[in-house]
Amino acid sequence: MALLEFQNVSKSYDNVTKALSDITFSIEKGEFVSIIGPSGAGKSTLLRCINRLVDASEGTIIFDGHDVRQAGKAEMRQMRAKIGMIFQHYNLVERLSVIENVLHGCLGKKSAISGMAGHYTEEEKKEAFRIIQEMGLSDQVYKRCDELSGGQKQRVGIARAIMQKPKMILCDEPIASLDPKASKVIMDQLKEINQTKGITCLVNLHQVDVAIKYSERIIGVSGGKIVYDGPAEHLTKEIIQQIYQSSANDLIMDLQR
Ligand SMILES: Nc1ncnc2c1ncn2[C@@H]1O[C@H](COP(=O)(O)OP(=O)(O)OP(=O)(O)O)[C@@H](O)[C@H]1O
Repeated sequence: MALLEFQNVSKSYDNVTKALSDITFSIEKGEFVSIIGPSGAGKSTLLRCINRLVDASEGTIIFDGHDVRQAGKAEMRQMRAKIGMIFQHYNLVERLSVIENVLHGCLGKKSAISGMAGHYTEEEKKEAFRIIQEMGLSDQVYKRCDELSGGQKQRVGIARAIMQKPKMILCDEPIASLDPKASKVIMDQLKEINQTKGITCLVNLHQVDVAIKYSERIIGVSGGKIVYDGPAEHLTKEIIQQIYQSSANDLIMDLQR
């Protein structure tokens, strides 16, 4: 059984225009898939329908055997605990330290009271330290997040997601605010956790060359519809042109294949 399934999913924010139109695809456990497409194509909407940050208007979404659109509050909470999310603007609590932000990754599994009181077990703290070390942030453990660089903040975001022990990580433009060097570190880390921990990754990207380099499979979205779904190596200039409706040469500086 696929880990994630979209069946004829549509989303309209205003009942007139469709942000997503009849989207059908499935993702197997362990895949690393990038979603590419021009601004406004529907990439964020697609990703956010999975954990119901956005509610789809039509169709069926199955995650790990659960019907996302039909799930009640408790079932949704359980599902969200299994789905990590990484955002372009990190979504950290900036005035809190790295370790506190990473520990927030366990909140989905705790009661509201022990979560609010900041009660974490010794095991959870050890695990958080271990993950922070893995992310190369050992020197920043007690630093406030507003003192970190963008690349370091995104590594905290990844550490927080790993802390959840998720089955899947959704990454919404994870490198859009970073320079090329920091972007490479983040993409390498996402690939590493995909390969070593078997965590399925679904990544929205603006950079076609990065998507081709890191993904096995690419889903191309244009005008709320899937216009390509296949191996990264089969993505031709013509298909890229169709997705972006502009010249592939303008979009790909260096394919690095
Ligand atoms: N909260 C909202 N209310 C109304 N319309 C929205 C909302 N969010 C997105 N849209 C519209 O839905 C469409 C898809 O937007 P979405 O943000 O999913 O695209 P995207 O491919 O992620 O774009 P970008 O790459 O610029 O982030 C766009 O036409 C957008 O204007």
